[in-house]
Amino acid sequence: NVVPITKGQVFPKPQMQISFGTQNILNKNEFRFEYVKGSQICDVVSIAFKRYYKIIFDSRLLRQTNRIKNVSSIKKLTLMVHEPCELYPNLESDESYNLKIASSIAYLESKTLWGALRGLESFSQMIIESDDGSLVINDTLINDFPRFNHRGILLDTSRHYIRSSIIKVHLDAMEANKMNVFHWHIVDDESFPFVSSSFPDLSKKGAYNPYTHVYTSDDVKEIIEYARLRGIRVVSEFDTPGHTQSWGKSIQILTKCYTGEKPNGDFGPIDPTNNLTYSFLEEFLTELTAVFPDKYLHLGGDEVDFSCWQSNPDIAEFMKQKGFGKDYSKLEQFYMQKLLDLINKVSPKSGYIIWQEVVDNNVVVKPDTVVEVWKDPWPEELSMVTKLGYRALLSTCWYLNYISYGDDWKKYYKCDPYDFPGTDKQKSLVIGGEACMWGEYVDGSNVISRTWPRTSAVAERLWSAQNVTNVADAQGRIEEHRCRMIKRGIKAEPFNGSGHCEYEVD
Ligand SMILES: CC(=O)N[C@H]1NC[C@H](CO)[C@H](O)[C@@H]1O
Repeated sequence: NVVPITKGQVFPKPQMQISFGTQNILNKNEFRFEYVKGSQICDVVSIAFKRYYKIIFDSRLLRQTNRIKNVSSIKKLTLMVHEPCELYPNLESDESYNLKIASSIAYLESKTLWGALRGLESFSQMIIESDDGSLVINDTLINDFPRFNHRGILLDTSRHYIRSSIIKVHLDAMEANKMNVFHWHIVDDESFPFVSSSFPDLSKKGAYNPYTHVYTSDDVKEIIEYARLRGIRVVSEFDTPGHTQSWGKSIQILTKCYTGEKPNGDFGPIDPTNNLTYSFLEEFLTELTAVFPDKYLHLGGDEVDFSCWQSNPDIAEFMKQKGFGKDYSKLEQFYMQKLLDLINKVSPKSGYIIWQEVVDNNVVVKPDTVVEVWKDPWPEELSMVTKLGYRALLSTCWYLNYISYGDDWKKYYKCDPYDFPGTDKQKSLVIGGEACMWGEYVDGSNVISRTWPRTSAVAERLWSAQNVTNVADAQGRIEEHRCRMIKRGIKAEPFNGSGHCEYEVD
């Protein structure tokens, strides 16, 4: 008759749980997952049952000896999913769950199948291996749900190519950290590894190597499915009008830069005055909204350098005709408006995320646009963006591509997306945040260890309640969590000066 704590929002080891102190043992040969009568039966969950069975009873490592006697043993975890199955998670998906472990009963209940995945992750984390190798779990009661619905990580696969197999390890790590958005910054100035069916030359001419350093449509489909099975959305970013040098290798839509009267051979951002730009974008966007099932596309809009536009006489003429004077942010606004109109035309159901410069440069975007804040001072920026009524994501504190010596995770942990001046209404427009791992200095050789477990601090900030801020407490749990990731084959780096894991990397 213990009254459950209704505010339990915890990660990774639910600390708002009530532990009764009784231990239950789990036996590999007797344990199974089972739906209760009346539960929805969803493929994602049934597949997760198998995945978590392996994670829990990982035979590669398990020394299970079960010398502990006369304690109750848990023979199954029963699951109740209330709402009908759905194909993909979305921004509104409910990820709450309740988990009850009480003397040989383990019961998990959730509204949606996505909440069931989060509950299975917590269940797997509650199981500890006693020193004789037995697997035990304490009696406990957990009511848990995320504070923010958008808990993402950006991976840049353009500055350096990252093989699909490594991206899947990232998705495994995201699942272990209850993160739910993979922001795939797939192309940029340096390379175009996305194989487009409508414009194959984009990767043929824009990839580092068109045979080995690309993501074919099968690769993309596999990554989207791998993410879906873990309750992770894939939000792809095709950043324009800046960051498009690799696009210009195959299609003449970039601005010719001039020195004096002559083109100087350099190219700048996409040319907003060239009609080819919009006919290309219309066809390309049609493909993208078909390839990526998520409602949201990230359209970029960051770091648009106006100097090339300013050097080009045809653009100067266009500016004059349009009465933009010398205000090149008006040209950026013209481009973004046409881009967003195109999106609405090819896929009215689509939403979009943009970097903050679009709004900083007074581009008027659709009211349901999500603005990603990445520059300092971010509290002022969040205030401004939410005052305009846009929803917002915070990334500024979490540019994990910047590294330093020592335990930098604490500063990530201390950054709270609500720490800006604003009304409750404005705060409610902050839908979450993203850790960013830009690719200038990472590739498959180091992206996992550089990202994890530092990102676990971001994951906890975005999942747990605002009052879960005790760094010392978090340190212990994230240390444990790092070793858990190591055990799962995710080579998360050590981050606290000293220590060890039961299972070191082999
Ligand atoms: C939105 C954004 O961050 N744009 C650029 N800013 C600097 C980053 C490296 O820290 C990347 O180069 C990124 O492309």
